[in-house]
Amino acid sequence: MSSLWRLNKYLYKYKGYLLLGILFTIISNIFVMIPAQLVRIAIDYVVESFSFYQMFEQGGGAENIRSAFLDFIFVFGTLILAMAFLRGFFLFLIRQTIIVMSRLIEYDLKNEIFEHYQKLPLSFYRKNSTGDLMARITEDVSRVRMYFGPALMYGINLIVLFPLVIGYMLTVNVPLTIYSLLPLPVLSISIYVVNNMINERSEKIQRSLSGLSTFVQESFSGIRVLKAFVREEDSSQNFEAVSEEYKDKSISLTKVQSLFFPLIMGLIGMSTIITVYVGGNQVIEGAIGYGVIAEFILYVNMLTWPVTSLGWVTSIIQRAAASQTRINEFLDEQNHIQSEENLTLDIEGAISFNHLSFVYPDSGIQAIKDISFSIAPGESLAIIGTTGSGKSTLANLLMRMYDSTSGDIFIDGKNIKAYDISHLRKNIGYVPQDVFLFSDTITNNIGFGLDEIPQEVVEQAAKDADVYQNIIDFPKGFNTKLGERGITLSGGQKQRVSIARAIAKDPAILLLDDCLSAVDTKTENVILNALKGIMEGRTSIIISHRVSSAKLADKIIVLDDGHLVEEGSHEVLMAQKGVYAELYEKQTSGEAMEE
Ligand SMILES: Nc1ncnc2c1ncn2[C@@H]1O[C@H](COP(=O)(O)OP(=O)(O)OP(=O)(O)O)[C@@H](O)[C@H]1O
Repeated sequence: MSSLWRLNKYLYKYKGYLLLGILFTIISNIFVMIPAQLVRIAIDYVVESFSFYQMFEQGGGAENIRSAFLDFIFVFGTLILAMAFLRGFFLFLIRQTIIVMSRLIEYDLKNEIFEHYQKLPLSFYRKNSTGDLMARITEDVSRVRMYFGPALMYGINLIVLFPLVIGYMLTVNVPLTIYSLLPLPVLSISIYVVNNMINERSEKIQRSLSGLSTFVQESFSGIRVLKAFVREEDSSQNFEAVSEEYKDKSISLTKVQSLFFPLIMGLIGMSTIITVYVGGNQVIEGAIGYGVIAEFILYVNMLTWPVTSLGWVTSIIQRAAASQTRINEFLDEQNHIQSEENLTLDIEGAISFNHLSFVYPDSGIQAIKDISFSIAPGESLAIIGTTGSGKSTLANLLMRMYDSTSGDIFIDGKNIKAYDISHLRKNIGYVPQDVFLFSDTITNNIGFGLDEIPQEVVEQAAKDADVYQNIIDFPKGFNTKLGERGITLSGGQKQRVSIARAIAKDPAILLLDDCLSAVDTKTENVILNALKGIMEGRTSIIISHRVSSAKLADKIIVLDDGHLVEEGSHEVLMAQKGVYAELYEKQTSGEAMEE
């Protein structure tokens, strides 16, 4: 429950809606109370006038009484109708305030969570699955909205209506009030229990439905493999099995749902019978008029829905509190990667790593072990090493996706921790190992790092990344959409678009993380030669496990299991006949064999 306190700021923000909602609830309930009293007065009047009528029927003058009686009934009928209209109008206004408020809070909360997600470091995304992140911003927020919307609306109604109706009933007749309200607590508790059963089963259905859709999605996206291996029949059988599970769960939910209305009806019926019985006895004793029975039946009916909603509201609040606890867990996550001085100096590109070590916090793997080296502005450096030697980790540290465990990185003589993080990242053109392009046009993908996207910059970047010709060969050229509903680029084309995206922002430092692995060595050479012009005048770091990418670099460092084992130019390292020379021999002779 306490998790929901955090959201009070939103209630404060939308206090206007809330206060109006409360006011409208009070007014609408007054229009519920008055008709019941009108019914009592009308019935008592009817009973009285009927006895008068019988008296006058024998003595004459009955006609006058009859017409006065009809006029009276007509006025009462009209009044009751008018009250019903007014109540309807205020019910409309309650929804226009409280439910609208809940939608506004839902919108704000989603934005708050998304904004917070964006601020969190890469390690957060490693720890939590995408499905979990999505569930908290969608399903959990929806449950919290139910608390601000229906739960609050019925809750306020309950708080207003109960004292109003029960207080009034007690002033009319205490024993009748107690007897007629007896079944209501049972109703509330039963609804709570049934509702929890419904929620539990609905959640199971939800899980089974997501299993079903994952299965269907995978079958269709893997349809080529499915057909090629002639597994259609097998796949249909599996679908039937998953589908059957869904069906069984749905039927079990229907069973519980079927209990819901008979239960309400039964308990209301019980209240009515008790009211008629106890009230009837009192009428016989002459303690009350007939009208009171009718009035009390109306009150009991009036209280039924709020009492029913009490069980429902309690379970909504419980679910909302559980959801908010999950949301708070993420909102409380802090990003420890902060800038110390927010420097936004122009960056020239001198980089030095000073006794750098790094242990991944989640896995405890020491990926970098006491590494020191430096690059002059405008120089190019190749980082070579086998799989898992720590190359990408160095890139992550330079981008401040993680902070080193010990040792420092300096850019232009200043510790990278001093730079404003956005400024630092804007100055690095990063080409990640796993290419990721958005489902958008090629122009927007290449211009992704720019606030404004000049077409000539995009085209020049495409030329420099040697993908221009491919793009203009598409019917829609640079406006070609990529992704699910668009065109699928080949692996090599994707990598080149990704390179174009990095160079389009004209960065001081270019960081290519093994991005040429999907292309053959020939294309790799073509791209690297095209990049030569781009690399001139800016510091470039080329990470690769292939020596062919390293040849062009001014300087090469070789990593092995997190250690820097060799450093120098291609010629120097070849002459050393160490790890690099061995790797070179192995890779070039491998290529010769392939040919
Ligand atoms: N996010 C992470 N959390 C925990 N451990 C990681 C993480 N990323 C990498 N590692 C580990 O750190 C070590 C170095 O990984 P890194 O990705 O830097 O290697 P790499 O040299 O780039 O390899 P490759 O050429 O295969 O990309 C590996 O042992 C890897 O398992």
